[in-house]
Amino acid sequence: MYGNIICFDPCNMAPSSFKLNTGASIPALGLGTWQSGPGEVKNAVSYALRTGYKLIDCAFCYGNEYEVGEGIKEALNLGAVKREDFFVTSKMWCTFSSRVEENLDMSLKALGLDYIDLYLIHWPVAMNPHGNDIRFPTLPDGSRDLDMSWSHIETWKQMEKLVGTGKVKAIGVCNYSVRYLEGLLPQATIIPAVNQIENHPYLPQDEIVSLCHAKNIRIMAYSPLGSAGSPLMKEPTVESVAAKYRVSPATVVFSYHNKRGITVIAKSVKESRIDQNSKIIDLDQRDMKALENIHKAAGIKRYVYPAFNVDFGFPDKS
Ligand SMILES: NC(=O)C1=CN([C@@H]2O[C@H](COP(=O)(O)OP(=O)(O)OC[C@H]3O[C@@H](n4cnc5c(N)ncnc54)[C@H](OP(=O)(O)O)[C@@H]3O)[C@@H](O)[C@H]2O)C=CC1
Ligand SMILES: O=C[C@H](O)[C@@H](O)[C@@H](O)[C@H](O)C(=O)O
Repeated sequence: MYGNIICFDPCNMAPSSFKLNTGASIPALGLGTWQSGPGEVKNAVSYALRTGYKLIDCAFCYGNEYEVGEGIKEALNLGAVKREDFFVTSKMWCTFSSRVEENLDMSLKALGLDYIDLYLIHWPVAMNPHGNDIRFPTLPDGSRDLDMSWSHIETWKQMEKLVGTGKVKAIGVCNYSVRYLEGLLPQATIIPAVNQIENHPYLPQDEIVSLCHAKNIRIMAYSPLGSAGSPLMKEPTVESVAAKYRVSPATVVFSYHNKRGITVIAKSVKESRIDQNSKIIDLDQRDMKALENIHKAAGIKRYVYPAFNVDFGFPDKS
C-alpha cells in the first residue's frame, strides 16, 4: 500500500530507506536547510553528516548552498563520510524555469558537487527570468513578477534532459497537487521520482499521497514539525504518544511519516535537536490511527504557502 520498503535497521523495524522508481534508494530521514542562517548551516550540515544523517535537502532559493557545500566538504575532508554514502537534494527555482540546466550548474558549483542525487522543480510556476531580482522579482505594486506564459510542462521537459548529463541521478517535483500531477503525467517521458510536499498530521494530503503511491512516485514530507516555531511539537496527541514511548514529539511525527512510506526532512541548526531528530520508531496501528485523526479535530493547517497568488490546486487552498 505504501510502496516498496527496502532497508531495515535490525534493532528497529522502522525502515531507514525507501526505493525510488529509478531503482535507487532514498534515505527515510534527512536534514532540511531552508532558513538555516549564515554562520549556522555549515556546522549543521557537517554535524548531521558526521553523526549519521544520509540526506541533505537544499535549494538554490535558500541562498545558502555555498555554506551547505562547506559543511559537506568538511564532513568529507574529515573522512566521516564518502560522497556515495549520502543523498543530496536540490531544487530548480522559478526564475530559472526556462533555464533549468543553468540553475542546476549554479547549485552544483555552490555545493561543490559534481552530481545531485535528486533535482526537483521547486514550485510549478515560472517567474520573470529578467526581472528586478534573481530570486524574487516583483512588479511595481510589490506582487511577484510571474511568467504565466511559461508552462511547468516545458520545465519538466528540460528536467528530463538533465538525466543523460550525469549531473543528476533522479528528477522530481515539489508542491504538485493532484490537478498539477494529472496535467504533467500524460506529457512526461520520465515519471517524477519524488513529489516533495508539506505533510504532517495537520495536513495529511491523502489525495495527492495516494495518487503518488499509485504512480510509484515517492513522497517527501517537508515542514514535518509545522515549520518555524515547530507547532507539531506541542500537539497534544503527538505529545501523548511521545510520552508512551519516551521519545521526543519529533520522533513521533517522523515515525508517522515512516509508517506511511514517506521520506521526511526536518530542519534544525542546533546539534541537540539534530540528534533528537535522528530517531524513528515503529509505531503501532492504534497510535497511527490517533495521529491520522488529529486533523479531523484540529482542522487542516498549512504553514507554507508563498505569495505567488497562484491556485496550485490543493483542496484546502483552491
Ligand atoms: N519544497 C518546498 O517547497 C519546501 C521544502 N522544505 C524543506 O523541508 C525542510 C523542513 O521544513 P521546515 O519548513 O524547515 O520546517 P520543520 O518542520 O523542519 O521545522 C523547523 C523548525 O523547527 C525547529 N525545530 C527543529 N527540530 C526541533 C526540535 N527537535 N524541537 C523543537 N524545535 C525544533 C527549528 O528550529 P532550529 O533550527 O532553531 O532548531 C525550526 O524553527 C526545510 O528546511 C526544507 O529543506 C520546506 C518548506 C518548503
Ligand atoms: O522550500 C521552501 C519554500 O518553498 C520557500 O522556498 C518558499 O516559501 C520561498 O521562500 C517563497 O517565498 O516562495
